[in-house]
Amino acid sequence: MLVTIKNLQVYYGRQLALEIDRPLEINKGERIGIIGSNGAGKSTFVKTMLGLTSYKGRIQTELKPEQMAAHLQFNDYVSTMSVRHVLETLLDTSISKNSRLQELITYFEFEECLKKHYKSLSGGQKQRLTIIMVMMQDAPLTFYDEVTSGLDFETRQRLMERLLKWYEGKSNTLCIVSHYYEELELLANKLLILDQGKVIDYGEKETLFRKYCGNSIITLDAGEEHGRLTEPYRKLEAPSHLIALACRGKTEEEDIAKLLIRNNVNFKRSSSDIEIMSINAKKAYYQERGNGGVDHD
Ligand SMILES: Nc1ncnc2c1ncn2[C@@H]1O[C@H](COP(=O)(O)OP(=O)(O)OP(=O)(O)O)[C@@H](O)[C@H]1O
Repeated sequence: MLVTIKNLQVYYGRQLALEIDRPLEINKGERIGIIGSNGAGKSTFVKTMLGLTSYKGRIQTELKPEQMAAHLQFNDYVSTMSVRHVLETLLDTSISKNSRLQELITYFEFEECLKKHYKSLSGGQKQRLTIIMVMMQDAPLTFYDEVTSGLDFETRQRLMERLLKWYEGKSNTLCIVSHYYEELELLANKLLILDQGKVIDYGEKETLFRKYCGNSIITLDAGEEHGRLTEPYRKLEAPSHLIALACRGKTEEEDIAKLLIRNNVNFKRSSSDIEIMSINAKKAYYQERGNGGVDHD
């Protein structure tokens, strides 16, 4: 066990920003996606783990603070120095003598950026600089908080694919905060779903999907006609522009697919849709506690 969290409460003044009321364990090598709407407590979780906030409760870990690395939101560096200088100063090394740093610079195609000043880097280049610095620490536990926010789709995908490839087969534990579900479908094997400072659920991605969605789901555009057509099938909670159907097994999935194809309706099939899964996890959580109101963000 790398980290065990028990009965954690984090307050900002009198506001309870995060509460983890059941034991939560993080194991070696896990890739944990942390999801939730704005203000859910994701960054608070990361900061608390790093010892940057005060809290009540227990965080048990054998790791020393220097064995945790973090890419936090809103990094900023001195803009009057070249990026080469920033890297060498902050990492206290020289690029020419550090083969690991050279490897990362090449891996992230960052050579051209070294002579530039920080402020003249593009959003994606700034993110790559921070990622290189975080990866240089090679920490057993590494946090990435919104590493691709503000980047266009293609840049995000490229960066995430690289990140994923870099860690392939490595034993570092990663906690990745992201609003982009498709990234976590690639990266995470576990999910921590937060909402308004509460843990909605925590567990293996596939287990959570089966728990809230079934074997697979089929999504199609919402609309009266599509609603009527799919009437016999079990509908999941979904964003208002979509109908999401839960498929209990292969036969049901094939039946629905055939029906939709026959009626010339476009649809998507998924067994890992984190967005639909988390909406339904939230619904179940609040229903259990007698509050059915769920916002779809
Ligand atoms: N330094 C702070 N002082 C006071 N309140 C704070 C502070 N930081 C966060 N909060 C509040 O705590 C709650 C959780 O915030 P947090 O930043 O952890 O959310 P988040 O899930 O990371 O949100 P986002 O997706 O918007 O980044 C919010 O209600 C926020 O307003």
